[in-house]
Amino acid sequence: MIELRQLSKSYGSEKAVDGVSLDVPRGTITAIVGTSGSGKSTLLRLVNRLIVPDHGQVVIDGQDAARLPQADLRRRIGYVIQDNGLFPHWTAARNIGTVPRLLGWDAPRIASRVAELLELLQLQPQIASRYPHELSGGQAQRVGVARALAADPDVLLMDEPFGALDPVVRKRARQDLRALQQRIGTTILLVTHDMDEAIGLGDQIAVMRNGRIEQCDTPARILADPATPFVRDLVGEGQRAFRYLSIQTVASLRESGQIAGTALPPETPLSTALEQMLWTGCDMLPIAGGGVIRRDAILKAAQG
Ligand SMILES: Nc1ncnc2c1ncn2[C@@H]1O[C@H](COP(=O)(O)OP(=O)(O)OP(=O)(O)O)[C@@H](O)[C@H]1O
Repeated sequence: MIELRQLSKSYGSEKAVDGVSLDVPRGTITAIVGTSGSGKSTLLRLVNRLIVPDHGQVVIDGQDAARLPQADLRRRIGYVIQDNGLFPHWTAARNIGTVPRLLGWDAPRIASRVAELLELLQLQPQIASRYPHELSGGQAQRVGVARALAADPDVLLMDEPFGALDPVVRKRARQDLRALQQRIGTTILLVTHDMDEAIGLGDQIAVMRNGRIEQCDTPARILADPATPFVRDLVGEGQRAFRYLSIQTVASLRESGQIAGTALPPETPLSTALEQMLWTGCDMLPIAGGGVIRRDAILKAAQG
């Protein structure tokens, strides 16, 4: 668990981060969204003490981060930045081994950790000896994540980690991150300016504006009940209904009944079910395990 308590940081007269408090529960993903200049990156750097706050505290599992030795912080907090920040003259393996080397691990231990991480991130072993310019955008991004995970941190900070990827690779990278996080259970604090990314990845979303958090809530609540006009604008009034349907599953609107056809898995998003109904012209589809989903019920949920 990470607790941010009344964190503030000013540059001259400008408050980049202004009294931010936020709880990031262990093993969850918190997405920080907001417009450019709202203080997202500064907030992330306050967490790993790349920047020292003017006021406030970061508490990691009950310990004040300000009192932790640098080496401890490096081990416990991984950091991934846009464009992955790989060292261009180092191979992927050497990049991944950066933190373990700083921590003084011996060579065989580093090599075995690098091999383990390449496998975890689904990278071929031959990637190890390549230089960053010899990697695709998606591979470089995964090497960046592997490097951040090298010392098995409790917390992963990610600043626009998919910013440099094209939309197709980006979508895949997002899904991979979700799966990876579920597997290893790391606590992730992720900055993005992409609301779809925040909705798709976040267990909770913190919306920042002018250095402050305007709302911190689950994606469903941010969509259903934006706390301020700014949050409402950011979510995009016109897209709210569709986004809402994309995070609710057919299981949530299951009704009793029977109908022939290929059953939808219960975790199918309502948006997918609706698309299928509109495409095929039917008004009801079966759900695997029993019951049906009705078009009217989906449309009613979208309006609500
Ligand atoms: N080192 C610095 N010196 C002076 N001002 C800074 C510094 N770092 C950030 N700022 C200012 O603090 C504010 C917040 O910046 P920050 O980079 O945290 O915003 P952001 O939300 O991450 O923006 P973006 O999405 O564009 O990256 C901005 O107005 C920025 O100009």
